[in-house]
Amino acid sequence: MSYSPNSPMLCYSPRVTIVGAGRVGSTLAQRIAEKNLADVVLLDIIPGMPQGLALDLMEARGIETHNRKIIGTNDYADTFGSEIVIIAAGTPRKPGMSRDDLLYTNAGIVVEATKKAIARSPDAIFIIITNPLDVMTYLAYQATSLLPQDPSGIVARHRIMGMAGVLDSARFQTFIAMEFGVSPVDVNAMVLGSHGDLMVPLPRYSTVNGIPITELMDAATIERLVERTRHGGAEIVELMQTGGAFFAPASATCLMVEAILLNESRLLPVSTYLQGEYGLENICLGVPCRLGCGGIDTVLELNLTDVEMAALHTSAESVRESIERAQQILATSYFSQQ
Ligand SMILES: NC(=O)c1ccc[n+]([C@@H]2O[C@H](COP(=O)([O-])OP(=O)(O)OC[C@H]3O[C@@H](n4cnc5c(N)ncnc54)[C@H](O)[C@@H]3O)[C@@H](O)[C@H]2O)c1
Ligand SMILES: O=C(O)C[C@H](O)C(=O)O
Repeated sequence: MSYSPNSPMLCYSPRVTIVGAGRVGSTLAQRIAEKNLADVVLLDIIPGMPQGLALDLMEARGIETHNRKIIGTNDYADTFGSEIVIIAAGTPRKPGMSRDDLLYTNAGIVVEATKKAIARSPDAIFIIITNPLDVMTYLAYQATSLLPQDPSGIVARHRIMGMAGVLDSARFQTFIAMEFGVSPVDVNAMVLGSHGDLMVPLPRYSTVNGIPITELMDAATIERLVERTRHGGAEIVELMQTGGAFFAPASATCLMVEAILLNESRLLPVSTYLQGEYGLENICLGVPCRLGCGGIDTVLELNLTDVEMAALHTSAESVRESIERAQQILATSYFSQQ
């Protein structure tokens, strides 16, 4: 069979770039390719490492029955024309550290990666994974110049988002399912706010087959599950001792990628730039968003109680302080000269 130059091009393949081919990045590459969602470009600074991972994933294709291309590279030129760019580059925390302890190492990495990636893929939708998540999502906005000087001005916020709420909600879902003895598939859970100890799990909006957990469990049990969710990342870091979670984070990001590439209109908690919603502006924070082929098309404002709203604002305050620290770090670092 030969290609005729007069045939219509019906064979378009979307392309997803993942910057950072470590544990999260490489697992995500596997998920995207093996779900047959897109071709994947895996980029890392370590010479040979993304190339080796890509070849390994390519050699699994016949067994996994797909024909997606996986390219490993150290060169941003290879990422050109990506529909989605995912930033998973940077250091994970060690036991005893908070995610904010990663500010110093990861701020410059995320800014540099975002600038280099958007130069090759000017229309891409960005999903940030690197921690501290909400701060890094904000810095990515700034790095793309999509963030206007006037915080209430028109902003292309649909194109940059952070992954955390899907993961935190999946953890809450898991703990509810384990406690109640049902499949996690029957549980819907909702976690808003920052990806940190001040995240805001919402029991009122978490259900077992439509039944709010507040009708199924006592307050002390719910509080125990909420606390475990808040420390879900740290629990794994303490157990593994050598880095953080990566299977569930890769699954959570893949769900977002799928929602975008397949235009699924999924309602998911996503870190986005707020412009007055929930009484907050000029900050990135996790709230329910509708995700489709253009990225975020709607930010949903829930009718929160005073207690829930206060918790969301406390969470936002901690992110705001970390954004200020990140700005100081960047202003005095090598990256300010780039
Ligand atoms: N948002 C979330 O829910 C969530 C979940 C899991 C992990 N994370 C974060 O994601 C990040 C990655 O985690 P991991 O477990 O994959 O770490 P990892 O150490 O396994 O991988 C990080 C990779 O980034 C690469 N890297 C470093 N600087 C780079 C640069 N300038 N350009 C390109 N690549 C670069 C490293 O070489 C390494 O391969 C960490 O910050 C972690 O805390 C966030
Ligand atoms: O906890 C971490 O440091 C990694 C990630 O943010 C997670 O929640 O698993």
